[in-house]
Amino acid sequence: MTIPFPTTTQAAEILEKVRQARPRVHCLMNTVVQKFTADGITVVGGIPSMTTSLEEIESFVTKADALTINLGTLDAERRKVILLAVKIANASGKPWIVDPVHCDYSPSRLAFARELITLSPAIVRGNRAEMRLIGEVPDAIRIETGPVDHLSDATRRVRIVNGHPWMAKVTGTGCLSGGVIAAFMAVERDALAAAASALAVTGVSAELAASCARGPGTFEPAFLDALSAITGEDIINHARIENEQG
Ligand SMILES: Nc1ncnc2c1ncn2[C@@H]1O[C@H](COP(=O)(O)OP(=O)(O)O)[C@@H](O)[C@H]1O
Ligand SMILES: Cc1ncsc1CCOP(=O)(O)O
Ligand SMILES: [Mg+2]
Repeated sequence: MTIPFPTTTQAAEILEKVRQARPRVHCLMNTVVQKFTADGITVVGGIPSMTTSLEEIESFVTKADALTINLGTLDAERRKVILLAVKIANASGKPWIVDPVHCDYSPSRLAFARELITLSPAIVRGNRAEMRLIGEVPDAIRIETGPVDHLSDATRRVRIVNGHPWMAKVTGTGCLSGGVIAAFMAVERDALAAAASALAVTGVSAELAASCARGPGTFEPAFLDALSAITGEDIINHARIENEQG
């Protein structure tokens, strides 16, 4: 029998580390879901910061433990601040994740996402349509989310089977997952274990939330409640982390 990587117990332990360490996550987040993403990081145990100011980004990234970069509302100023943030993160060894939101809508955004991928992100995460265009990412962890999340690096493949269809009916669950993954990367050096654990925690939280919500509207706050309240036991009992072969 193959032992799932990471085990559900490891996922529970990494969540506990986040809650103890309270990592700072700087987010260059799109303007649509800043509040939801910041709330997601906070309730899971991290401390978000959100400024996009070119003058301040060096101080914020220097003080952060991890960085999440989201291309959802991209303009010339944001491109500049993103490139500077990446430079500072790389120089100070901070892990970062990029979410190439809507790169399937815009060739210039896709080109920018590809440029960022050459700058050594730990993780690239997008939905199916986005990741189809991104293709392989040989030097980073690749995550394609959806009804099942597929994660891979050069040698390992993991899938997370948790979650709920209402996640796709609430704007920003993918963006929020980028923030939560960054918080987990801040406390766990193995970025694949960190990301798989983060997605198991969000997926199980969604399942718990859906059981007491009436639809996407009531699901959104219930999801934040569940992310805040989820226990190690919930993860051990409900997380479905599976190794993929080949
Ligand atoms: N049908 C579904 N069933 C279960 N989980 C889902 C479903 N659709 C999306 N998710 C979850 O919602 C989150 C966002 O995924 P996705 O919809 O692929 O990204 P995005 O919001 O960027 O389009 C992920 O955590 C994913 O696991
Ligand atoms: C609708 C929209 N437009 C620009 S960013 C954004 C939010 C995307 O959020 P997600 O990809 O997590 O659903
Ligand atoms: Mg998205």
